[in-house]
Amino acid sequence: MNNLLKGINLYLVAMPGAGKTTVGRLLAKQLGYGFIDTDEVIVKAVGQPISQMFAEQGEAEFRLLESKVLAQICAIQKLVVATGGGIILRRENWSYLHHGLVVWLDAAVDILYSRLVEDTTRPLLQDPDPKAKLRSLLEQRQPLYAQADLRITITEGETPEEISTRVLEAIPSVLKKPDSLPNGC
Ligand SMILES: Nc1ncnc2c1ncn2[C@@H]1O[C@H](COP(=O)(O)OP(=O)(O)O)[C@@H](O)[C@H]1O
Ligand SMILES: O=C(O)C1=C[C@@H](OP(=O)(O)O)[C@@H](O)[C@H](O)C1
Ligand SMILES: [Mg+2]
Repeated sequence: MNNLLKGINLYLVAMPGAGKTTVGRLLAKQLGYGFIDTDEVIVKAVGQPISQMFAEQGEAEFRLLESKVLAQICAIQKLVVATGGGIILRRENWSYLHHGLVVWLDAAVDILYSRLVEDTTRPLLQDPDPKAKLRSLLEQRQPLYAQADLRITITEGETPEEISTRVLEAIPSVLKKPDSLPNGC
């Protein structure tokens, strides 16, 4: 698989709670790739948790940083990149994402909600009705996630290992033709 991918990066996109970070780590191990989580890079660079960044600097500032981080990551090869759920929102981010293979982990709102109901680290879900918020975010973002090269529909009870294996099995069907493989940012 590593040979087939020819070093191109995998970018995982999805709603919060879909498992980008969890599945991304496993995929990297299975591929012999490095792993980067854009949220983790931002948190380390700024020295603040994302919730504090949203509260003190605002979402717009976070989105600028997110794009800068993505641009830098794009220059590295052989990576699985777990992105933040909103990375699909800025058009310029797609020019970076499409240098690699973009995988959408598509999980239903009920699955997302059950995983995040106790979670306080995701500022967009600190809402009186987090389930309705998830529903409206998904509705707004679905057409953007759908621009991914590969859509993996997550089923309830599926383990991260099973999802990772499914992603690996599906990749050959969507690999770009050799003459259209990217050669950098
Ligand atoms: N397949 C899965 N089955 C059950 N729980 C999962 C699965 N994938 C992720 N989780 C859990 O759901 C939560 C969100 O996962 P995470 O990887 O942080 O998602 P994301 O990065 O997409 O927001 C975490 O608590 C994680 O342990
Ligand atoms: O969906 C979003 O807009 C966000 C998702 C978060 O990442 P996860 O998708 O890993 O939760 C994080 O980037 C930030 O809180 C914004
Ligand atoms: Mg994550």
